[in-house]
Amino acid sequence: MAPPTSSRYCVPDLRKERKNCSFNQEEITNLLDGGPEQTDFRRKLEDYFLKDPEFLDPIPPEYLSHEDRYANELRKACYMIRKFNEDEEVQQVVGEMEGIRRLIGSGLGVALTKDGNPLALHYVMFLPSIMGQGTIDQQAEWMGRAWAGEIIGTYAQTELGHGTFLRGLETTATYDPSTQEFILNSPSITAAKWWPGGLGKTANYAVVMAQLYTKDVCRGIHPFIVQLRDEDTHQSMPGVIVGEIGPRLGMNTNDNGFLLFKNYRIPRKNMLMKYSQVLEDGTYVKPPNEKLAYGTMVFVRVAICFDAYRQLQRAVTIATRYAAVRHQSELVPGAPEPQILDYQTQQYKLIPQIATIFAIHFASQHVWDTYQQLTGELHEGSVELLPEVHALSCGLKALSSNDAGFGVEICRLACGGHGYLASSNLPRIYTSTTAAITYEGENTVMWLQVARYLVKSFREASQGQPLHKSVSYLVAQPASTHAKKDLSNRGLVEAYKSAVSSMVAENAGRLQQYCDKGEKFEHAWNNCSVLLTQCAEAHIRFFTCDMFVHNVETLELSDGVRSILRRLCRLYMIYHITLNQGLFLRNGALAASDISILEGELSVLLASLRPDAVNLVDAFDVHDRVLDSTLGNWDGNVYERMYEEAMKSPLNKTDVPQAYYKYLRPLMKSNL
Ligand SMILES: CCCCCCCCCCCCCCCCCC(=O)SCCNC(=O)CCNC(=O)[C@H](O)C(C)(C)COP(=O)(O)OP(=O)(O)OC[C@H]1O[C@@H](n2cnc3c(N)ncnc32)[C@H](O)[C@@H]1OP(=O)(O)O
Ligand SMILES: Cc1cc2nc3c(=O)[nH]c(=O)nc-3n(C[C@H](O)[C@H](O)[C@H](O)COP(=O)(O)OP(=O)(O)OC[C@H]3O[C@@H](n4cnc5c(N)ncnc54)[C@H](O)[C@@H]3O)c2cc1C
Repeated sequence: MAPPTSSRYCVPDLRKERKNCSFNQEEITNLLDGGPEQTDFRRKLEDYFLKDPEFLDPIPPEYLSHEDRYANELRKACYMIRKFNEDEEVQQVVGEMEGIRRLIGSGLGVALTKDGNPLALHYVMFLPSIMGQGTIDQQAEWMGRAWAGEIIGTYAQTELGHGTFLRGLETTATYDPSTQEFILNSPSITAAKWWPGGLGKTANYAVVMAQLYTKDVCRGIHPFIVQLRDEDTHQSMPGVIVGEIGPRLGMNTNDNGFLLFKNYRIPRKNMLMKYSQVLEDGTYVKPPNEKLAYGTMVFVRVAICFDAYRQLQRAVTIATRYAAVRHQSELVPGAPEPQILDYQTQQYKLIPQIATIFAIHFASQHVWDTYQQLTGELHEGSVELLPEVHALSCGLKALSSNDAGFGVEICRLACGGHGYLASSNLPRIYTSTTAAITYEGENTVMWLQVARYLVKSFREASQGQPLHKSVSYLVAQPASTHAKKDLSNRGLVEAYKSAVSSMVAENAGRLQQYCDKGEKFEHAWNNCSVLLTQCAEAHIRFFTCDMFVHNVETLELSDGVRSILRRLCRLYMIYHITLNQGLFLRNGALAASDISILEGELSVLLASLRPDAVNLVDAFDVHDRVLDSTLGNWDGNVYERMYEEAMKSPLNKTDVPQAYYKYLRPLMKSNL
């Protein structure tokens, strides 16, 4: 969408909001897109795809059957890819690979296929698995056909019995040197693969994670490329049982599936062998680090962080514009009803969500850069950065999906009753966002991985060993309870450091005490695990604050943009500090009087940011079609649009529905 111009129509409330913007909106748009060229690229992509009538949904998906919804989204998903592969114009405009990545992983992709793209897993996990886990030869064999869409794959790891505990997976791949094949089996019902997106009816291939057996020894889980359906008839292969798992809370057109194997044979070359290998005679060659088999998950966890804040961007854009258009109650008796955005409580719901978007953006960018560095180093044979990237990607995946999931729900609630309507699009944004709390590693489990890293790093620090960058602050930093506190942004980051390092020290100590009393480490760990997850969350919150402050202070920005980002950054920190004040009070990182000052400042910040709330969400530059909401369009024409959408209900096709004659009338007239 082009930047808003004063000549474009919008309702008077929004016109008023847009009159005095204190900062350069395009600069913010470019910052979040990754530069002006990227903004240009995104707008071209949006323009090109959204003007195509094939992507319109004449009937809202809610009125379609389960089967028709799937068929409709599959139609659009395939059309999208065909457009890429066949249309020279689009390839010139956006470039093939980068364009597809942008399409699937962006708001645009979400707008084109509304309730889950059946091809998403093909691009998000199947292709990255081949790239990340396959040898050069395997990439040459599979990538071309997969990119062209000749074969469609998914990532089949989770089973009915185990999603989290990967070492517990039951599917087996047993090597038979006499035929140089692996034999795949699902030894029980709990071994059935369960959940993979696109597995039900769309994919004809999958990367299957299975326990590898060679020479009668189990070597742990490894990735295999497995053909599931005939390439011509799409019938499932003999020995493969595959289907869809049924309706979900959301993402209902992703055809999440189940899969079982009965003595199903695949060639040796189908094991992805970049890191571990099985030689012709069955000899197993170990990887440099056995967790490299989990590499695709690390990549997707980082991608999810970006997706999380983009979902929140949609929700907060809808809710903020609506809050500027909606008038309710009286602030002053007898005065006109104010915009609900003028209520401080409403600002407290929405403006911290706006700040969160920047916080997650800067932190995700850092984790992505570190991930890229790791990828480069892996090529050189070094796994040194792996634990740092694993902990950061687990932690930020958990924090971003949690914050975005709850943030979207706050936005939905902030729209009152109308936020409950499907046509607001907030329910669908919520169900897609909240799914990320579970998939790609359930968040509690992710926090526990971070905690494991924190405790280990703390112990290493105590022994004088050097630490990775993100945890280097764990080297003890006792807070002075008497000194006057520095409450600047930097000062608050220091307070965070001090509070979190004390918390980690205390709980590492608690863990040790349990062990000293004779408890086995694993039981001691379980006894401390609530507190350990809290340490992990506090550590990652500190990390996002640190990244936010660092970027606001070091990026090249105009004065207006720096000023608004500084205030958002401050609001973000104060919001979380006041919500978790016990953490800061108990080690003396902040005093009660400091918290009181910060609480006062929170009100001042909300009032100072209120006039730019709509301008900020406008700067996110989310296309109306990507918002797909009766409440959030740029023009603010909320009520007419809601009425129009209601008219699309099939129940409104006739004045009196058939069900009246069948059920209601006999009841109502039964006494006649
Ligand atoms: C191309 C387009 C891109 C566009 C993107 C667009 C994005 C939008 C996305 C929307 C689309 C929808 C997609 C939906 C995708 C969902 C797919 C799935 O859920 S798939 C299914 C997802 N499923 C899950 O995520 C399952 C979650 N579960 C797990 O990952 C594992 O079971 C575990 C990590 C919890 C434990 O593993 P376990 O083997 O028991 O290990 P221990 O605990 O015993 O720790 C031993 C040591 O290993 C270490 N270490 C561990 N992992 C790693 C690692 N990765 N690395 C390095 N190290 C690692 C650990 O730190 C420890 O170190 P130390 O302390 O000894 O030094
Ligand atoms: C929409 C969606 C899409 C998905 N797509 C795919 C896909 O494409 N491919 C695929 O392979 N999988 C997919 N999954 C599966 C997903 O990755 C798993 O559901 C997820 O990893 C969680 O595993 P689980 O379901 O076994 O939960 P469980 O591990 O059974 O979790 C249940 C509860 O137990 C707790 N718990 C479990 N272990 C521990 C522990 N060690 N310590 C403390 N608490 C613990 C959890 O915190 C949680 O509260 C998808 C799931 C969803 C919802």
